[in-house]
Amino acid sequence: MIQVRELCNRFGSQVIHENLDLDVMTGEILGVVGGSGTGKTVLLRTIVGLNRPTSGHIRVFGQDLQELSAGDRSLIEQRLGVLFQGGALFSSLNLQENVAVPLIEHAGLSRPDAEHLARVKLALTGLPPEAALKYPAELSGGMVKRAALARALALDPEILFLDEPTAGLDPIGAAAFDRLILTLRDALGFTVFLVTHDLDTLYATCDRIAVLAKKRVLVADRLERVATIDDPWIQDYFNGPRGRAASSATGANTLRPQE
Ligand SMILES: Nc1ncnc2c1ncn2[C@@H]1O[C@H](COP(=O)(O)OP(=O)(O)OP(=O)(O)O)[C@@H](O)[C@H]1O
Repeated sequence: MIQVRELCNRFGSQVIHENLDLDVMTGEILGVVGGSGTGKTVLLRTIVGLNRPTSGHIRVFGQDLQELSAGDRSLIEQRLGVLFQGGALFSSLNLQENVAVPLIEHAGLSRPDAEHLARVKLALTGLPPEAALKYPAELSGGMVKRAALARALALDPEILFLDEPTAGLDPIGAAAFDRLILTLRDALGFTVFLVTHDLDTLYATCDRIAVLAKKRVLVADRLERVATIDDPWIQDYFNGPRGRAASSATGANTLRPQE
């Protein structure tokens, strides 16, 4: 679905990515982890076309976004759904209007049709019917996430990008959101690119984990294999107290590297 090759991203003298390679496979949930500031969000934004890379190639659905005309790039971008950190909903629009925006702009639906479909999408994410007329400021954090997910799903994306979807949710709300992602992925069959710090989410939902460190993807593999890599950050993260707790909560079996 996504092929990233020799990606470099630099802001002024700050090098974020250097020769970063990554593949995202059809139908998988790929968790992207790494220390704060390692460039997870920049990578997400680069893949969806919101950040122009310094150099390198990104192919989405087999097409290099940099080589496409603006019109063709927009067609590809419409097949991607993005849930931004914080939700990024329009504060002056209610939820059904928020979700209707891409349906009106990109699918050419009339406002009544778009708002009808928006209510269906909101229901899909588990929001009650009365939430459709509420404004973002009137919602709990968990409801904002669900509404933002409904908007990301508006155009039936083939790849869903989630940037820290459970940040700020209480553990029960976060676990419910994890289940929702899994249920929707199984029902709708999309691929998920998931940036997270949440170990419980990683164990509960991800098919593979990509670890960003040293300006590149250090490893991308199944969680039980990643957790055995002899790297200080990986060991602290997966086999520290929180990692062990998340692992035992899901019955996962991570192993420390041979000493
Ligand atoms: N538009 C920009 N201009 C300049 N610097 C930027 C820009 N966007 C991101 N950066 C810098 O790139 C680095 C990586 O940022 P990014 O948000 O991708 O990190 P992250 O791994 O997602 O971090 P966190 O886990 O804390 O969210 C940071 O140092 C950030 O300040």
